Amino acid sequence: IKANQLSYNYYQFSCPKMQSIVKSELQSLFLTDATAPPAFLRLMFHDCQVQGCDASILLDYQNCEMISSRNFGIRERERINQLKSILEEECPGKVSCADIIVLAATESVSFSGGPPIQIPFGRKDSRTCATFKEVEAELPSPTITVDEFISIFKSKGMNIEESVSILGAHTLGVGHCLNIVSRLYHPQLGDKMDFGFGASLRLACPTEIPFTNLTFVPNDFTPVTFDNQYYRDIIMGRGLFGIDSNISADPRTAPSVMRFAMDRNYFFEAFTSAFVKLSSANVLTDMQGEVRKQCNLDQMNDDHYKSRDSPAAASSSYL
Ligand code: HEM
Ligand SMILES: [Ca+2]
Ligand SMILES: [Ca+2]
Repeated sequence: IKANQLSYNYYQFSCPKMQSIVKSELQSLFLTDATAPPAFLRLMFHDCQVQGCDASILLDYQNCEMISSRNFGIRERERINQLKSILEEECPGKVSCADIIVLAATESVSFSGGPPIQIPFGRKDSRTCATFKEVEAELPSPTITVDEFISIFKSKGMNIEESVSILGAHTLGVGHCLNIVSRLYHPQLGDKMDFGFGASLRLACPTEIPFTNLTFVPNDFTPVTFDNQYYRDIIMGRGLFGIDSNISADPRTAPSVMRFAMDRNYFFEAFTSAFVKLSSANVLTDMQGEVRKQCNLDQMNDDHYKSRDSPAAASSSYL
């Protein structure tokens, strides 16, 4: 059990400019690349969901987390590295990669029109990544049930309303055909999809086995705007993934979906609260982790290639 000792003024003296530096770097990136904000938001989820927010997803060793197909489409890992090198010049050895990932996600939300989320800092970076099996067990597949969905986020301290709000992250970005063809060509019993929407998806993803891994469709009608359109869409049977569709039908989650669809600010408040819980659950603090010099390498092996199974990794494991 890890005590939670994050704090809102963690970098006040050690790196007072860290927030403004990250913000200004990202602003210029976002102006030229509309796909970056959704990428950072999903990167945060996929880091925090596996071993907590500890930048484990950035480690580049053999057998690390990116080998799982659940991480298909994850981008901008290298960009966190770049932000880190800028911060190393400003305040060497102070800012963790884990905190940069979470901060980049909040900047992505506010830049896209979402709420300005204040988060506490002080996460440390992990010394190891999770195994393939752990990643596959922790990262939800698009076909999970509403029961599984509720229990995943309950374990982060969220109630049902907050859980429904965090899936509102699907107001941004895209999904690849790869992740929707099984729903398109082998729909589950009771999975309701708008007829015209289904037809347009089958047009975009015409074969059960996609020709390429590159074809994608938007997550909602306004994929570069952080708004409550996602909830309006799923009510109309226009949710991309099975779980998107199912939360609009299940009696436990449908009331929150309705409320968020009607009241954008109410969604923003719930999302903010859920985001802070997701990004603070089960994190490493103080001596439980380290501050890496480069985000893709842990300190002990900064210039050695290693996997978790090597002796060096085993001896530095915090588990
Ligand atoms: C039950 C939970 C979830 C499932 C099953 C799920 C599943 C998926 C899938 C399959 C994709 C498409 C990936 C692709 O094909 O490229 C996706 C995209 C995305 N997800 Fe989730 N997701 C979940 C929760 C979340 C949460 C909690 C967040 C953030 C807080 C999030 C943020 C995103 C974003 C922003 C994208 C778009 C990424 C991009 O455009 O590059 N998701 N999700
Ligand atoms: Ca992690
Ligand atoms: Ca949207």
